[in-house]
Amino acid sequence: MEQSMVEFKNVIKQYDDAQILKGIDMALEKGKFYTLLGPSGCGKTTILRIIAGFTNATSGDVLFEGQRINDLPANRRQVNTVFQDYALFPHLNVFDNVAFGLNLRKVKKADVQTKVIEALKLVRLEGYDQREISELSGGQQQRVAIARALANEPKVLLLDEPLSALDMKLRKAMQYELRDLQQRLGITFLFVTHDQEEALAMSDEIFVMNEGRVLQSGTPVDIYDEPINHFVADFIGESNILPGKMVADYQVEMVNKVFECADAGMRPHEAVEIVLRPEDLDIVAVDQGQLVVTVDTQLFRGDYYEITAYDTDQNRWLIHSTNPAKDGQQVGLFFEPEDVHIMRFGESEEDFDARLDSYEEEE
Ligand SMILES: Nc1ncnc2c1ncn2[C@@H]1O[C@H](COP(=O)(O)OP(=O)(O)OP(=O)(O)O)[C@@H](O)[C@H]1O
Repeated sequence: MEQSMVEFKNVIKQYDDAQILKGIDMALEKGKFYTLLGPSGCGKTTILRIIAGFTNATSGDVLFEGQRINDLPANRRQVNTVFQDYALFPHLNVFDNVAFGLNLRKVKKADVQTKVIEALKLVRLEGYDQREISELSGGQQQRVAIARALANEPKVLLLDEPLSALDMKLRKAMQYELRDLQQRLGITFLFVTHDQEEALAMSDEIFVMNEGRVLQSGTPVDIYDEPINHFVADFIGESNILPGKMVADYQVEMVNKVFECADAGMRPHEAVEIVLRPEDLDIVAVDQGQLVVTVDTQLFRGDYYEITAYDTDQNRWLIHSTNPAKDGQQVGLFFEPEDVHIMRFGESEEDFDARLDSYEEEE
């Protein structure tokens, strides 16, 4: 296996009484786009600060290309950070902002010139080098911040919620640009966000965090289709999460009926949670569905109807149906067994991975 660019081994961060990171293990490979995703305060920024060298891990190992860097000063790490508020120098023009780190490192003047122009070109700001920061839009300022980080030719770029100050349209455009930039440069990006859509759209791999732990890591598709627990299912996209009980491998009981499902490896009678995505559900005639539900509300969303309904156990269902329904109407709810996913209470990421591997062996 190729050596990781950055690796965390059981990294713990403690501030006084509070444990902010509770044993983080992660490996970032060269040339991939990674995202740390989780609610405010879960420890995302702390991870970036430890990689950048702005703060130290209380215990555990931080490796960069296989070398332990726990005690390496920030200015000797081949890492740069793009901050949420850009942190540009308002009294310097665009050129001098981008040149800042290079001048600090006493790079030759001619080389500074070439590197700054090159970095501005990467973020599509050629010709802007003599502008004042105050003459730029928010999106352009963010690009200057990215150019400033890239001018130092880091091996890893850390991005701490870099798009959160931008309006929705610009934010979407910058998502494409950042993804494109990462692919052109082929360096490792570690991006922090609490926006799940942004994480799904941009990443090769996502680390879903909560309260100082990584709950699940994987590709956007893996995490969306196979959430490990209630928190991940709820945080990533919209879900229907219902209580249930395993009957046997690939069979689960919910709403007093037995259904086929996508998962095995649990004990019979084990209490589980069942997750079904709204887009995997459809409204059909009462006798053609697996369950009968009563429609509560309906909204037309352009390419689907967003319907809420209740089953006989009073579970609320969110349905993205291609077929319309009427308020108060009894309808059938249709879904395929492969879309019925089971989550085990308190399962660790290792046990979850082992369980998924065991299905693949069976197949
Ligand atoms: N210097 C510090 N001293 C004490 N506690 C701190 C310090 N820095 C951060 N924390 C605490 O650590 C926790 C994690 O903070 P962190 O900034 O890593 O979270 P985050 O996931 O990046 O959140 P956000 O999305 O709000 O930026 C928070 O509860 C924060 O209050």
